[in-house]
Amino acid sequence: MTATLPDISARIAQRPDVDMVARTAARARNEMLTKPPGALGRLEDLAIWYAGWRGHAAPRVLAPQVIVFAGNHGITGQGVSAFPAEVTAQMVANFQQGGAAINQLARDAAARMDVHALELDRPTEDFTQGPAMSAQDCTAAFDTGWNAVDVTTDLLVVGEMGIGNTTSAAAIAAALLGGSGADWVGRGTGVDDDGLARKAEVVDRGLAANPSRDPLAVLAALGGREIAAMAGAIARARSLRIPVVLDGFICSTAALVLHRVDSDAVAHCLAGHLSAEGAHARLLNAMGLEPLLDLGLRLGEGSGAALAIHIVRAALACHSGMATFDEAGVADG
Ligand SMILES: Cc1cc2ncn([C@H]3O[C@H](COP(=O)(O)O)[C@@H](O)[C@H]3O)c2cc1C
Ligand SMILES: O=C(O)c1cccnc1
Repeated sequence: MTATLPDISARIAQRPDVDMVARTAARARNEMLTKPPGALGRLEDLAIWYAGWRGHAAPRVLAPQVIVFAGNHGITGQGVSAFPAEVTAQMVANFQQGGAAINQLARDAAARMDVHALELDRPTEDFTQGPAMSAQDCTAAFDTGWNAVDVTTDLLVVGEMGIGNTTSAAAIAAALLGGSGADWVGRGTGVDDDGLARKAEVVDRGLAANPSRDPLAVLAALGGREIAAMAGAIARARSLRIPVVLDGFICSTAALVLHRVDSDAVAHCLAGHLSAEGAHARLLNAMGLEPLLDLGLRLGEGSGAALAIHIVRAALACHSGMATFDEAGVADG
């Protein structure tokens, strides 16, 4: 049987809700902890959010997983990146040898890290000429992401590597949120003004060549395998009630596809950071997400999200480890 995009829809629909009992218990616990109400700011919201998804009033982050997906893009032939397409495969080797930024950040966050290279010797088609991927290719990439999630993990970071993919991400954002290429492209790996204008024009041609605005059709037409795989992993995490930390601009477009299928499909996601890629803030805003960190990163690979693991873990260390007013014999005002 030929795989079709409805196969993806069916899996996105496997969506357990947040555990309201655990969330309510976590909120009650938060109110009893030895601190003035609200004094831990967003850490408190983070802990309650996480507790609801994990179904436990006082959980910890013990087994985070970072997954990096890599794919090659046909549009690199249009001169949309400051780096050549071969860098994708070279960086995959670097990930495997432990030499990339994400290797250090994953290790520093005590996270397991997995790398999935998706058919690097078969780049997607140039989307200015028609769809980047067939429904079957897109579904296969989504499956790779779906199957890459460790069912025992308790916090998932998805990241990507794919020269040219800021152009693909901008095209997805434009198709799903409106506007033209110029509204969504950024400098990616560092293209100059000519490169930026070329990216905008490539996105505009991609939008014209691929008229469907159905979210999953957009994913196939303008996405890349690594973007479809991130969408698959995010959806799988939801089916397992595993909270997800989103990374930068590219990762956020994978979440946006799910959000456009059903806005609740990314309720288990949190924005790890705000990328320096200019349109990221608007993208997060469209999903109602507020980034945790703002460090001027513009790397991808899951780097900003991996940094945010520390914050989520710290939030749960306080929430689950602190004494209550009663336990500590502190007057609660
Ligand atoms: C050495 C190197 C390592 C990277 N790690 C992530 N990216 C990032 O840059 C790429 C997107 O930018 P553009 O659309 O301009 O090609 C993606 O691979 C992304 O993950 C890298 C890029 C390079 C060059
Ligand atoms: O925000 C990102 O994901 C990003 C930005 C620039 C280059 N690569 C990734």
